[in-house]
Amino acid sequence: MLLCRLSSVTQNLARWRPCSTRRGALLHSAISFNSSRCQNVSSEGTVQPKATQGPGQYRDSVLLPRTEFPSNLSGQKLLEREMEIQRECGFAELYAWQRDRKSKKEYCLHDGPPYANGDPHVGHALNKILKDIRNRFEMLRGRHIHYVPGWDCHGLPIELKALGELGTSGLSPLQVRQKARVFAEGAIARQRAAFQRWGVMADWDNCYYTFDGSYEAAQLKVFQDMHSKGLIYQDYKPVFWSPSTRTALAEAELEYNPQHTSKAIYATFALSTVPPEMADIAGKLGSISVLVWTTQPWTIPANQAVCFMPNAQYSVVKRADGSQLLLVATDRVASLATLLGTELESVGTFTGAQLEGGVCCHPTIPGKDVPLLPANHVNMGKGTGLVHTAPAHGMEDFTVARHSECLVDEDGQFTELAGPELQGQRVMAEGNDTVISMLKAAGALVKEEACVHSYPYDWRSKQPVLIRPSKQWFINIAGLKDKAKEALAKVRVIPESARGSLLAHLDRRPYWCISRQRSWGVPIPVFYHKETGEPLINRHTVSHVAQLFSEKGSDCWWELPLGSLLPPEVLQKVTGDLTEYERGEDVLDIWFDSGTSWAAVLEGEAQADVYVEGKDQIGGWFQSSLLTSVAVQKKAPYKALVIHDFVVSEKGDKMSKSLGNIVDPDTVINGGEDPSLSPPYGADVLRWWVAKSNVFSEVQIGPAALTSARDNISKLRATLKFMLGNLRGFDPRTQAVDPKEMHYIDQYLLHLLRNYSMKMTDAYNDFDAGRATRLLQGFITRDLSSFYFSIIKDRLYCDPENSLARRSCQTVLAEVLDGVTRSIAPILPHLAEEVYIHTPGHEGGETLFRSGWIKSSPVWRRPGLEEAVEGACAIRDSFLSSIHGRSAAEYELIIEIEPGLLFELMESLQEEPTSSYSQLTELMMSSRTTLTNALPRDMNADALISQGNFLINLEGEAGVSNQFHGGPSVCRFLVFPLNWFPVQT
Ligand SMILES: Nc1ncnc2c1ncn2[C@@H]1O[C@H](COP(=O)(O)OP(=O)(O)OP(=O)(O)O)[C@@H](O)[C@H]1O
Repeated sequence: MLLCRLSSVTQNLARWRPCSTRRGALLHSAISFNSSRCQNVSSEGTVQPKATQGPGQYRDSVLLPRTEFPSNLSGQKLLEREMEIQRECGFAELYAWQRDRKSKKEYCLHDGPPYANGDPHVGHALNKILKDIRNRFEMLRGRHIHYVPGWDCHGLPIELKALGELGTSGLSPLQVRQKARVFAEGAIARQRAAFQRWGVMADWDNCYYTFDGSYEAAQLKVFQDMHSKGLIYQDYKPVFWSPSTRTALAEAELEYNPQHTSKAIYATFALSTVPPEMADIAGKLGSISVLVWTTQPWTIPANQAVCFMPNAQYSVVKRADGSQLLLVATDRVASLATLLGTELESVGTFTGAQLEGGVCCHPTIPGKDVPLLPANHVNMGKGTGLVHTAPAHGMEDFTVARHSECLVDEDGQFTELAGPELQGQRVMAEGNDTVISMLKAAGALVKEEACVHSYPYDWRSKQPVLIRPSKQWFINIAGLKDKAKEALAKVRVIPESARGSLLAHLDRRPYWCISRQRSWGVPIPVFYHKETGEPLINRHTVSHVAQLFSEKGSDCWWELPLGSLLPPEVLQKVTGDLTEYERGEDVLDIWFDSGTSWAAVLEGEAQADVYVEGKDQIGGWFQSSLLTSVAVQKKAPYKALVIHDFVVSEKGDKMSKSLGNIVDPDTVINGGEDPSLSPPYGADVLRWWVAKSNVFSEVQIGPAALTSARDNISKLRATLKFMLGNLRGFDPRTQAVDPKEMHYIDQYLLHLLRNYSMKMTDAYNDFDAGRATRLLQGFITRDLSSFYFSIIKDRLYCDPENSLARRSCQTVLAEVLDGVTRSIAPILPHLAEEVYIHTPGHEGGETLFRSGWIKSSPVWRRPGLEEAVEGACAIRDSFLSSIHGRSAAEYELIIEIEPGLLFELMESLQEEPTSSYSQLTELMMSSRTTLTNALPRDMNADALISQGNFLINLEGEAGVSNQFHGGPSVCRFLVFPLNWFPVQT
């Protein structure tokens, strides 16, 4: 295989003949100029000759780089330039342009609608820019992008913000809605302007809004479909309820606070009817009490049962002082003994099934019987293994006993039904304490302790929620779960580790409560019989309402008389008076609004290539979209999910509009009040920060990250400027050199460029913009600045303008400039277009984004050449380090390689034994290089400056060794001062 590569190298060698004669002559006189060859490009991207005879001495004889492209832009100039580029390069029209062009393939990234409740923060910037990077990449590759940005416009938080101090008092639903709409429109306008400024490509005049009539109509069609399949139904059952906002909440609207502290209690329920198997013990030792544990003592008055696990083991235990006989799970005895500070002697053991038939007395409600019931949700990991069951306040409890009399009102206070002692007390505050006192008074309180545990809070009010029963509309998730899991199995999840959380969220929800008792939302299209409360809803009513919404918007639900809201088919059938009916007052959960966006926004098959959102959507939009789509179209609405982590505040909390702990992207871009503390960075720095961040773990933003992003871009600018400067006067359309005619080093660079392009494409494909930035930096630092640019300057500056050697190099520079610019364009669109404006070889008025992705050619691939150059580079690096930073041009170099493959490869870079202008000399940067496989005998060893020995492994790595090792690729170099002529050639 290596021989094959070698033959391709030597074949090319035969075709190429060095043509530089002038360079050889110039080389010795321009030593100080050459001394810059081993340095990187200066930050300005230019090289100034260090002529000892005075400045300008060589300026006329050398072709120095020149370009109008500014090396650095900062402050107001930078901001103006970005805005100018957005205008001149048609950022606003790009989306429409690409939709109109011919393209076979579409790429659909469906935008999750941000909430229209405030100004955007850098978390949103991260989300929107990540999406834009992908869209721009796909667009450059020729795909039609379908990306319609949207906004989530309804919901309580907007309603509350819009009403402010006013509250709802005295306002009609239409007045509330009017205020909420104005508020949402303001937030949308500000968010849209910000997204445009970040350079996000979209048709900003055609976005989707969940408060648009047409959107609402599409949503009602999904509602109708699910209702007709029996997946949406009305019921009276426990739901999460937020007393602070007086509404039902869905799982997706909860935030779990892991530091919530509850007053947990252990309480006894005395057995009034002892299970038959236990009668003996009770007869001999006295009355037995069932011990329960709860973190919510306020639910004790609503207790209806105590549950046991049928196949677990239970023990009757006696306290050391003989005061009590307690029934607990056998597994829990030891830890309970420690907790209660007493020995617990087992006096009898039973299976759970043997507890059946037992009945207890309610500890605070005299005369109330509490049966012992079997259940599967009993947790043996904590508590007593016997579960206090209050069906009104627990979803699992409700499945055991569907009793749902509610003792707690919408404000979270005990009602009259709870009895005079408790009535009017807040269950999460003084009501809880009163219940504990009542238990104490009844002799039923065994222990009280503080318990820190995870507890659900209202995502907006940040107050704890409770579970209470109410009449609501639900989606039957149990009926969808299996299909949803099947659909999810076909979805690519990035990162794959998030799949478990997606599945866990599906499992966690038995049902989804979709009705809200507010005004700012899409009305649930149901009419009720005033007397019986019977709902009137069918295919005709919902379609008719949907039609009205699409024509007039959903305000018409409140504006139109019932006779207009009901369709003719139904009106004809309504027996009796229409006034017997009333319209429903509930609106749909906003997660149902946004969860049906696939139906309102996606075209054709209504399945997007990808959804890209933050990890909060694992339990939110990703779920609601999946469930509604699976219900209606039996598939997920996305082929892939990309789930990024959060930008967090300095304290490590999620940055959030509602928490107000945000960094404003506007300040990042335009600068803050004190420019010395927060200078204007421009949009590309913000975008680079996003790309560079590891978005799959928590991300922070601060001066260090932004300064580093700015410095990265400055370095990139310098590299681009160097290339632009050296392309002055070069027209690739007429002056480009065929790769086969090029210098080997140039061919090698094309080979590297091809590898780079392919890796960049893969990185973007994998949604790994961070990898793309690292590849770019590696390429410009290692392959360009430190290597290629450092060796080509002689050719560029000293060879005749139109020489093959110089044109060969310029051809490569043009390709590299083009490749690098296109490769960074998805991340830095402003910079990419700016470079394109200065790049020679295309018509004025053309823009980079309208001219495609990197065009690398398969003929650039030269693995054999890679071996030769890398072998030579290993020698060069060692030579350069041996001269301790002095100019390589002050030295002559002898390279001795024993006959074999490595020698043949080196020969391909230098035909003559000794040369001042060979490609090997160019690479070594020495003034002259001799390649030999046997050192001359008459060598003047006194002049030797340094030497080194190598063992080069052509299969891969080049290792340097001080010892002369045996093996196939042994080589040695010797360094002599300039003008040392011992070698007879
Ligand atoms: N701090 C953050 N870091 C990263 N992404 C975020 C952050 N906050 C929100 N997002 C993402 O931005 C997108 C739009 O968010 P949306 O406006 O709905 O957020 P939100 O949670 O309602 O806003 P906020 O948290 O600011 O009140 C979603 O994909 C969401 O995951």
